[in-house]
Amino acid sequence: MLVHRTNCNVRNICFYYHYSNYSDISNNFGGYKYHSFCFSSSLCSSSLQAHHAAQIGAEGIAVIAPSFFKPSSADVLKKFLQEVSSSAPTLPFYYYHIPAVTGVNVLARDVLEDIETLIPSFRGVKFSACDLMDFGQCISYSAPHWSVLYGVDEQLLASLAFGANGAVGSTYNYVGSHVNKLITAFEKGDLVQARNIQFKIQELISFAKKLGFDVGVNKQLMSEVSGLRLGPPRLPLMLCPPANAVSIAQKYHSLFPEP
Ligand SMILES: CC(=O)N[C@@H]([C@@H](O)[C@H](O)[C@H](O)CO)[C@@H](O)CC(=O)C(=O)O
Repeated sequence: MLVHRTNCNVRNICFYYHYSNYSDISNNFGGYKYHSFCFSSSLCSSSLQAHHAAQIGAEGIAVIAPSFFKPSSADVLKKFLQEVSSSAPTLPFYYYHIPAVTGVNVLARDVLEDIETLIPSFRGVKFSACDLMDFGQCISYSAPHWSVLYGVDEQLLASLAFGANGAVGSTYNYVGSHVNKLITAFEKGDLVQARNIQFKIQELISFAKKLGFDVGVNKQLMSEVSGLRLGPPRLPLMLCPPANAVSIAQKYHSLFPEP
């Protein structure tokens, strides 16, 4: 789920994950147009997905680095991204930087260098990594028509201080309304309130991590918190023991009680 700041160019989002466990909930969030996130290990499948996204009216695409045969440098990764973008040249293009998942540890800032000469449709980055120096350098290099979105939910506040234009994160599927309050507090200069919300989110995530938190568990939490029946995650993601999901949901409710 995406939360955004007022100056963010990205407005609507829903997940379209090739591999994953979210795609079957997209209809439940009717009204959102979606960005297509290409999660693939090959050029061929990423390009096909980009083309498909363009055909079915996606508003943009975000592409991760290939993770089976990994690019050896930022320049090689840029050539890969350029090739994928050429399958959907008119769609706004976002580089999805998530090294912990792809295993591709190039600096995002190096990927951005002169990227619009290769990808004229380039519109920003989803930055899902803890390296705030690299993030800051992406912000400082970014063009006004780009969006630099942050994806480590437990340290969003730090990214706002660097100038993040918005955020995309798995936990925002259930803490999103609180995160919007965090962003509003930050924008008003109320750091006490912003930190208070961020610390609660950190407490929730660290509690959940001790019980085996992953994207599959996240989906269970979405079900628990929303009351929507979202079904199980897809392999290789697994359901966590139901008692753990209930316990994390209880923690959520204790940290964020209904008014
Ligand atoms: C590595 C990872 O899964 N990062 C998440 C975060 O939302 C993460 O779950 C959260 O910060 C808790 O650590 C997102 O940035 C990425 C994500 O949800 C996804 O692409 O499925």
